[in-house]
Amino acid sequence: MTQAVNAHHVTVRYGETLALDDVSVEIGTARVCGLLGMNGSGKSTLFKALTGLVRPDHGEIRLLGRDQQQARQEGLVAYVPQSEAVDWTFPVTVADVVMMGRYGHLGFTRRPRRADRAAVHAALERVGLTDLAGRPIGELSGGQRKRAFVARGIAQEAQLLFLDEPFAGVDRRSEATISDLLRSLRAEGRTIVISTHDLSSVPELCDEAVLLQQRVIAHGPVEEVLAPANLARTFGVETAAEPS
Ligand SMILES: Nc1ncnc2c1ncn2[C@@H]1O[C@H](COP(=O)(O)OP(=O)(O)OP(=O)(O)O)[C@@H](O)[C@H]1O
Repeated sequence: MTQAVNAHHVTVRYGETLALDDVSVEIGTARVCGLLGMNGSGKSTLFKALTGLVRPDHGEIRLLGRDQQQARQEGLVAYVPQSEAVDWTFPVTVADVVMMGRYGHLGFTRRPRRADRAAVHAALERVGLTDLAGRPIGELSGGQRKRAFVARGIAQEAQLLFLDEPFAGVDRRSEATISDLLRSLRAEGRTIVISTHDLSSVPELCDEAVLLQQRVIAHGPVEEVLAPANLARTFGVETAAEPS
């Protein structure tokens, strides 16, 4: 069976800093996988390596049974960055952000066609942002911004979505809305990988989890990965309470 993520022996250094040390991860399709680890444990770096934004010093990556580059060119992979990594003063509307997901689909004129507008419309409806389509993205709440970026991935028709800290800075209601949305994407056969340092969101949403601390500490069913011994090793705590 095709795996959504097939990463082997991935090592990433930023100068003197070893961010990822020989990380190997395989994730099946139609799963929600939680990537867990403390601040600085390498979660964002792993996402960037998997999505081609950072070039590993070493390692092999295949996505959805394809060469990583090929999967990206086919528009099968979407990345929703951490909120801090986005310039929210950039003057674009919510609909503009979602239309960015269609760039790979636009014809040689680069002008959106009816099908592109329909895809944007459908994606906005799916995430419940139709009424805010014309608003500048910077005026949205944290949870709404996340949903706008997920809509971009939906409009792109991505089959593998990486969400960096999707629940950071969002209230419980938005968290529930985003979780429901991710479940419905999974039900369509898409694979979602979320990074988080907030363990409370993991048991309910995720089918599996990866515990990262430069290396993979544990990977498997959530309850096994969240076993006290693993948490103590990674977070230095004995319980599943929020670690940071
Ligand atoms: N562009 C960069 N240049 C130099 N060092 C970096 C860079 N990006 C990350 N690092 C370092 O690499 C390590 C891993 O960082 P990374 O952002 O991947 O961790 P993270 O688990 O996503 O953390 P957080 O939860 O705080 O976002 C950290 O020590 C960080 O300081």
